[in-house]
Amino acid sequence: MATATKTQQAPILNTNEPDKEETKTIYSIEDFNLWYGNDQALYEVQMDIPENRVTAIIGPSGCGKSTFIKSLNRMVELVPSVKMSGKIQYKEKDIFDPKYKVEDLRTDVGMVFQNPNPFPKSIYENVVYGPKTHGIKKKSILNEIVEKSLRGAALWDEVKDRLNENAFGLSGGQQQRLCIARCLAIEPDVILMDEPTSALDPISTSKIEELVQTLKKDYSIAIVTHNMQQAARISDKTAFFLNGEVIEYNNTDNLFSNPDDRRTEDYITGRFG
Ligand SMILES: Nc1ncnc2c1ncn2[C@@H]1O[C@H](COP(=O)(O)OP(=O)(O)OP(=O)(O)O)[C@@H](O)[C@H]1O
Repeated sequence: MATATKTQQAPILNTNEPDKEETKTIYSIEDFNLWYGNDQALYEVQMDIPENRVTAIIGPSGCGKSTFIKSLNRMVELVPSVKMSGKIQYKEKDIFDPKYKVEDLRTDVGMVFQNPNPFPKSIYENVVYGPKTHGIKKKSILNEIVEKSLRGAALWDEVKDRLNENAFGLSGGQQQRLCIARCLAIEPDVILMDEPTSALDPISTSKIEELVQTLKKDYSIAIVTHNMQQAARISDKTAFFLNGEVIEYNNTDNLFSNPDDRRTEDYITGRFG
C-alpha cells in the first residue's frame, strides 16, 4: 500500500553565528508613521537597527518595506504627497532636523536599488561620480577611490583592465556590484539595499550575498528582500512587516526557528504572501 507523503517545505537555515557581542544602535526609529496623501503606509514603526550588522526587512508585496527603507535616507520625500510623524534618529541625530542637511544624510547613508542603474558612462566615471560631486578632483586620489571601491565591491579583478569601457557592457550582476562600488565611493556608514538581487541570476545573487557578509565588517546594512532564504542566510536581524506594521523584529535565527507571532509563522511557512 502506498503511503501518503506530505509535501515538505525546505527548512530555512541561518548559518550566521549567534550574536554574542553587544552591538551599538545606528538607527533608532520611534512611533514612525507615513502617509501617501490620505493613505497610511506605515504605522507606529518602532525599531533599533544595529551597527555593523545586516538587518533584513521582509513581508508581502505592498506591506511598506521600500517605503520604510527609503524613509531612512529621506528618499521617500521625493514623493510630494508624503507626510510623516514620529522620530528617526541616525547616530543619535534627528534626521528631520533642518540643521542636518539631506545631502549629508545621503553621504552617510548610501542606497542600492532593485535594478542595477549605472550611469551611461565608463566604469571609472561611475565610481568617481559621487566623489567628484563632493569636489575631489585630483586624479591620483580618484584612482585610489576607484580601486578601493571596486575591490570593496568584489569587482576589481573582473574590470581592472577595462575601466574606461561603458558600464552597460557589464553583466547584470557586475552592474549591481558596480552600483555597490559607486555607493562605497562616497564612504557611507550605512548601505540600504532595496531588493538588490531580485533582477539577478542565482550565481550573481550568491556573489552579492557573499559581498554583503564581507561588507558588514565596515558598514551597517539594511536589506529589503522577498526571498526568505536570503534573509535567513545573510542577516543578523529580521523585521517582518505586514500592512505597514512591524509584526515581529528579532534575531534572524529566532524569528525563523521560533516566531513569536502567528502571522510571522504563517508568512515564513508560505501560508500567504
Ligand atoms: N509613490 C507612491 N504613491 C502612493 N502610494 C504609494 C507610493 N509608493 C508606495 N505606495 C503605497 O504604499 C504602500 C507600501 O508600498 P511599498 O512599495 O513600500 O511596499 P513594499 O512592501 O516595498 O512592496 P513590494 O514588495 O511590492 O515592493 C502600498 O500600498 C503602495 O501602494
